[in-house]
Amino acid sequence: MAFLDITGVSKRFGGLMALSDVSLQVEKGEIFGLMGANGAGKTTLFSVIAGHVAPSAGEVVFNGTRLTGLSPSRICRLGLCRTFQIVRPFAGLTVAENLRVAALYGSGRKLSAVEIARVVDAALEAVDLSDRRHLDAAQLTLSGQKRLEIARALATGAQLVMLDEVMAGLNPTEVSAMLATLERLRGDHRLTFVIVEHVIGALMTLSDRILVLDHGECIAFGTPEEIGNHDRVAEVYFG
Ligand SMILES: Nc1ncnc2c1ncn2[C@@H]1O[C@H](COP(=O)(O)OP(=O)(O)OP(=O)(O)O)[C@@H](O)[C@H]1O
Repeated sequence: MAFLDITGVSKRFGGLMALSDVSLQVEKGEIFGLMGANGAGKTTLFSVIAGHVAPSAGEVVFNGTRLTGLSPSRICRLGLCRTFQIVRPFAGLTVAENLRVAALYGSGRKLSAVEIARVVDAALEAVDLSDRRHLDAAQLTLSGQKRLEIARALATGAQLVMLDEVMAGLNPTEVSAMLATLERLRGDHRLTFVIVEHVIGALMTLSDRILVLDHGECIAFGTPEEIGNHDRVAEVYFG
């Protein structure tokens, strides 16, 4: 069975089908891209997987455990964590304190001060924020805040991280640095990613495989090259 196995997931909001019978499998160590225009259903799919939204039909299995019906905190403690499009660090807490909260939340048990410090240090180093650990999180640049979002996911002990537009608003230099960080996290930390990204060049560079949603339906699936040559995708994106 795949690391993350999504079968026939649908989500209805009143008269709107935000997701229609979506299935996908993500393998361990993979970077899986989700593409789609505004309103295609990408964030809704993240919310269903992370337990923030109950699906109308279908099921999600992570690492052999059925997630449907479990709370977001339980899902997080199983090793699956999401970041949000709009970054929301705890302002008034330092970067390191934000990570301490994440470590405690993710473990679900009382950690010793030494254990917490180890988790926090590792997360800071993984995203190159060690030198900003004492800064108020609100004072980080946007790029720094996006990195903190990823570090918070790591500090929970996540094995699979869903990244919602982690490149949005970054300049080209910051995008390149973020690409390198994510590749390193996959390689050195054996993390698995599902990424939603409107910076298409970055999505194409990073992803092993891409699924394209349009109005909640899966319209294409394949390697970045296959998606780049897909007629229906070109039609949806470029008219
Ligand atoms: N809680 C909700 N109640 C009602 N409709 C919703 C809700 N959440 C999302 N929708 C609708 O579901 C559809 C899919 O939204 P979603 O946010 O998943 O799209 P998206 O692909 O993430 O878009 P974007 O790229 O703009 O973030 C949209 O039409 C949206 O308005």
